[in-house]
Amino acid sequence: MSRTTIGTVHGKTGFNNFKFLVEDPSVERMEYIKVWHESDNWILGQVLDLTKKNPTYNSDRDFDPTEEKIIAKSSIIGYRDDNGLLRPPKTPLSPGDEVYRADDSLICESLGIDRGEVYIGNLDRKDLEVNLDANELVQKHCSILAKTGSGKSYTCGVLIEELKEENVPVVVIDPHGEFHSMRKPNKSSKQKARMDEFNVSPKGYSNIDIYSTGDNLGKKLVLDGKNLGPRDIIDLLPTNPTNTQTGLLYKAVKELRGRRGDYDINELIRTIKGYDSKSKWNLINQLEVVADLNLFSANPTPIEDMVSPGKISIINLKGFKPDIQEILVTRLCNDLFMARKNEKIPPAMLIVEEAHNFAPERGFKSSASTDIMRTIASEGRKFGLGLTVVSQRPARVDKNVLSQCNTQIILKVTNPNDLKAIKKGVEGLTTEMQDEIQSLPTGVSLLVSNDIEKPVFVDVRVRKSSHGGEAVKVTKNSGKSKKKSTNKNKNKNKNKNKSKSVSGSGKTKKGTEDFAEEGEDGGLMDKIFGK
Ligand SMILES: Nc1ncnc2c1ncn2[C@@H]1O[C@H](COP(=O)(O)OP(=O)(O)OP(=O)(O)O)[C@@H](O)[C@H]1O
Repeated sequence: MSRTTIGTVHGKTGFNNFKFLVEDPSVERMEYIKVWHESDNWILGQVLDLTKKNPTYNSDRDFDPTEEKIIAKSSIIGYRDDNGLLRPPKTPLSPGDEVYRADDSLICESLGIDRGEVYIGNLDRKDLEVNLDANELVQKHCSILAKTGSGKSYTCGVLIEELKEENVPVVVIDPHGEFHSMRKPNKSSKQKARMDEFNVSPKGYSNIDIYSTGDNLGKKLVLDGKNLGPRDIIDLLPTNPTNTQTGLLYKAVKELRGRRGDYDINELIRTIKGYDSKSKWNLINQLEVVADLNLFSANPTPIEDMVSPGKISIINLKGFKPDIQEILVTRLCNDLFMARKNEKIPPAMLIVEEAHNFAPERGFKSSASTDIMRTIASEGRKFGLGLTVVSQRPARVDKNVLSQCNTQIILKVTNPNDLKAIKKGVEGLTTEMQDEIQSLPTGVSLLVSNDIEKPVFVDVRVRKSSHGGEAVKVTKNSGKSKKKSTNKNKNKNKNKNKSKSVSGSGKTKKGTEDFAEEGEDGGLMDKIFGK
């Protein structure tokens, strides 16, 4: 138990915040602290901000350095009452109360970070495991949000490894073909060196199937094209049909259903061809585009084969045009949802990478898959179909979907609009935490979950299996020569910027505010050439 004081409570105190005069200069921002309260015992708090002042400092720089004071602004997290509930103290702390570093047991007990089996990582700068409850995670959905290169796919890989070890079936919508590498153990020497820190060891996973519609990329994915309803068909069409065309579609489906046999898209096309309408040709053309994709068949890949305990099914969309990716995701997610609703498959987790493309926020893009994503987000929990959305553009993900994610794993985010979206969607996020999100190192996340009482910073554990999302190296420059040229470039850029502001008005024309942080390239050029 920590017995050395690190400061004393100072000034006005309240039920949520207090300040203390720091006596130990090694106190850090976001560090957990405790204060003894006469009726409620130990109260857990967290340092939110630190400021220094020296009243003897003057403009002649004649001052007494020993008079420097450090003030810590802290939040009150609270104490566990007799019923195990986390509560704020019944009366405020008193000025002069002594502040100590919080013990690990008090942190674990107060925050509730060790209640589950899904090991995400360690409390930042602490040797304390943060575990989430697998049921809660699957039932109440999850989001992983971060700017590009900050560790989204890596963290997603950690989540998949943990779910797999709990035997939860996982289906991953993988637009970049990153996740097949999980079959191999993590061989990165840098990451291996950190494995002891997290008590994990390299491991490659079996029972992973890659599904694709390509010829040589694992198992073939064929979707059920039998007896599609008019709404399903409209979702699949490259463009929205006119009212007349919609009418023709309904008429044809009704007619085919009346014949009481199975029908497919080709039969639908033949039926519509028989109608006397000029509008039919454009509709037929669109239906033929869908039929030519060869994504549908009367013998589809059985959903039951894709979803079984401990199985990971990776839907590799690499190489497909965005509209075809949407068609695939729409049908597959519909089939998954219906199969789970009818209890044909066990409870499972559906992970959607690049979710801003499959469930885009209104005004940015429209996608046929948005409706089913919303349905899974709002109804999936009733049926045991969990959803994890992963995105580098939180502001562009449908709010209805994001707001249903009770676990949020937020890595570094700097775009002002994305920060705004996160702020709106996350309860209990302090201004200081928002500042912190902008400067998080790769792999450190802010974790918000129903399981945990307050948002916590987590050092995401290293992967057991190999990470497939490494950035492609463009040059073979040694670090030394690169550094030299970077410095040169820095000076060059400095001069460039100077001359710009002299010759111009000093205003730089920005695109929409959305691109204030990352260019249209999603930060690719920064990634390649450095900031
Ligand atoms: N928790 C971690 N521990 C160790 N290394 C990590 C961790 N998280 C990320 N990294 C490293 O950071 C790199 C970038 O991570 P990742 O590929 O997950 O980024 P991303 O946000 O998915 O990027 P993109 O948007 O470009 O796909 C990885 O190659 C990995 O080596």
